[in-house]
Amino acid sequence: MANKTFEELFEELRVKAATGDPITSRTAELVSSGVHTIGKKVVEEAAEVWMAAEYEGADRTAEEISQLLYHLQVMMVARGISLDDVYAHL
Ligand SMILES: N=c1c2ncn([C@@H]3O[C@H](COP(=O)(O)OP(=O)(O)OP(=O)(O)O)[C@@H](O)[C@H]3O)c2ncn1[C@@H]1O[C@H](COP(=O)(O)O)[C@@H](O)[C@H]1O
Repeated sequence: MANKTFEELFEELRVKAATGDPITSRTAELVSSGVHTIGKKVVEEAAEVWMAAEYEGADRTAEEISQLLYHLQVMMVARGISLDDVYAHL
Protein backbone atom coordinates (compact mmCIF):
# COMPACT_ATOMS: atom_id res chain seq x y z
CA MET A 1 0.00 0.00 0.00
CA ALA A 2 1.36 3.37 -1.00
CA ASN A 3 1.89 6.21 1.43
CA LYS A 4 1.54 8.62 -1.47
CA THR A 5 1.79 8.68 -5.23
CA PHE A 6 4.59 10.20 -7.28
CA GLU A 7 2.32 13.13 -8.16
CA GLU A 8 1.24 13.69 -4.54
CA LEU A 9 4.86 13.73 -3.35
CA PHE A 10 5.81 16.23 -6.05
CA GLU A 11 3.06 18.64 -5.00
CA GLU A 12 4.13 18.29 -1.35
CA LEU A 13 7.75 19.05 -2.28
CA ARG A 14 6.77 22.12 -4.33
CA VAL A 15 5.01 23.54 -1.27
CA LYS A 16 7.88 22.59 1.08
CA ALA A 17 10.42 24.26 -1.20
CA ALA A 18 8.36 27.45 -1.32
CA THR A 19 7.30 27.69 2.30
CA GLY A 20 9.22 25.09 4.33
CA ASP A 21 11.81 25.81 7.02
CA PRO A 22 15.27 24.37 6.18
CA ILE A 23 15.62 23.46 9.87
CA THR A 24 12.66 21.10 9.83
CA SER A 25 12.17 20.29 6.13
CA ARG A 26 14.81 18.20 4.33
CA THR A 27 13.37 19.43 1.04
CA ALA A 28 13.69 23.11 1.94
CA GLU A 29 17.23 22.42 3.21
CA LEU A 30 18.27 20.69 -0.02
CA VAL A 31 16.69 23.32 -2.29
CA SER A 32 18.41 26.12 -0.37
CA SER A 33 21.71 24.21 -0.68
CA GLY A 34 21.38 24.25 -4.46
CA VAL A 35 21.68 22.08 -7.55
CA HIS A 36 25.28 21.00 -6.85
CA THR A 37 24.35 19.46 -3.49
CA ILE A 38 21.17 17.91 -4.87
CA GLY A 39 23.08 16.49 -7.83
CA LYS A 40 25.52 14.72 -5.53
CA LYS A 41 22.59 13.17 -3.65
CA VAL A 42 21.03 12.00 -6.94
CA VAL A 43 24.27 10.24 -7.90
CA GLU A 44 24.70 8.77 -4.39
CA GLU A 45 21.15 7.41 -4.35
CA ALA A 46 21.50 6.01 -7.88
CA ALA A 47 24.58 4.07 -6.75
CA GLU A 48 22.66 2.77 -3.73
CA VAL A 49 19.90 1.54 -6.05
CA TRP A 50 22.50 -0.29 -8.14
CA MET A 51 24.14 -1.91 -5.10
CA ALA A 52 20.82 -2.91 -3.56
CA ALA A 53 19.65 -4.44 -6.83
CA GLU A 54 22.83 -6.50 -7.11
CA TYR A 55 23.34 -7.55 -3.49
CA GLU A 56 20.17 -6.92 -1.45
CA GLY A 57 16.54 -7.97 -1.69
CA ALA A 58 13.63 -6.47 -3.56
CA ASP A 59 12.37 -4.58 -0.47
CA ARG A 60 15.71 -2.83 0.11
CA THR A 61 15.94 -2.05 -3.60
CA ALA A 62 12.45 -0.56 -3.60
CA GLU A 63 13.40 1.60 -0.60
CA GLU A 64 16.50 2.89 -2.37
CA ILE A 65 14.46 3.58 -5.52
CA SER A 66 12.01 5.64 -3.44
CA GLN A 67 14.94 7.73 -2.15
CA LEU A 68 16.26 8.23 -5.67
CA LEU A 69 12.83 9.32 -6.89
CA TYR A 70 12.57 11.75 -3.96
CA HIS A 71 15.91 13.35 -4.81
CA LEU A 72 15.04 13.55 -8.52
CA GLN A 73 11.85 15.37 -7.56
CA VAL A 74 13.84 17.75 -5.35
CA MET A 75 16.08 18.47 -8.36
CA MET A 76 13.00 19.15 -10.50
CA VAL A 77 11.62 21.58 -7.92
CA ALA A 78 15.00 23.31 -7.56
CA ARG A 79 15.22 23.82 -11.35
CA GLY A 80 11.53 24.74 -11.79
CA ILE A 81 10.83 21.63 -13.87
CA SER A 82 7.22 20.37 -13.79
CA LEU A 83 5.93 16.81 -14.03
CA ASP A 84 4.53 17.64 -17.48
CA ASP A 85 7.99 18.85 -18.57
CA VAL A 86 9.33 15.37 -17.79
CA TYR A 87 6.30 13.40 -18.99
CA ALA A 88 6.63 15.12 -22.37
CA HIS A 89 9.79 13.07 -22.89
CA LEU A 90 8.37 9.69 -21.83
N1 LIG B 1 10.34 10.80 0.65
C1 LIG B 1 11.17 11.47 1.29
C2 LIG B 1 12.57 11.13 1.36
N2 LIG B 1 13.27 10.10 0.84
C3 LIG B 1 14.53 10.30 1.24
N3 LIG B 1 14.64 11.41 2.00
C4 LIG B 1 15.86 11.97 2.62
O1 LIG B 1 16.96 11.25 2.11
C5 LIG B 1 17.70 10.68 3.19
C6 LIG B 1 18.16 9.33 2.73
O2 LIG B 1 19.38 9.51 2.21
P1 LIG B 1 20.64 8.92 2.98
O3 LIG B 1 20.41 7.47 3.26
O4 LIG B 1 21.81 9.29 2.15
O5 LIG B 1 20.56 9.71 4.36
P2 LIG B 1 21.67 10.56 5.03
O6 LIG B 1 22.95 9.81 4.93
O7 LIG B 1 21.18 10.90 6.39
O8 LIG B 1 21.75 11.87 4.11
P3 LIG B 1 22.82 13.04 4.21
O9 LIG B 1 22.26 14.06 5.18
O10 LIG B 1 24.11 12.46 4.66
O11 LIG B 1 22.89 13.63 2.82
C7 LIG B 1 16.73 10.58 4.34
O12 LIG B 1 17.38 10.65 5.58
C8 LIG B 1 15.86 11.81 4.12
O13 LIG B 1 16.55 12.94 4.66
C9 LIG B 1 13.45 11.95 2.09
N4 LIG B 1 13.03 13.08 2.72
C10 LIG B 1 11.72 13.39 2.64
N5 LIG B 1 10.80 12.62 1.98
C11 LIG B 1 9.37 13.00 1.96
O14 LIG B 1 9.28 14.34 1.48
C12 LIG B 1 8.20 15.00 2.10
C13 LIG B 1 8.69 16.33 2.66
O15 LIG B 1 9.68 16.09 3.61
P4 LIG B 1 10.38 17.32 4.38
O16 LIG B 1 10.85 18.26 3.34
O17 LIG B 1 11.51 16.71 5.19
O18 LIG B 1 9.33 17.91 5.26
C14 LIG B 1 7.65 14.07 3.19
O19 LIG B 1 6.49 13.44 2.66
C15 LIG B 1 8.76 13.03 3.35
O20 LIG B 1 8.25 11.78 3.69
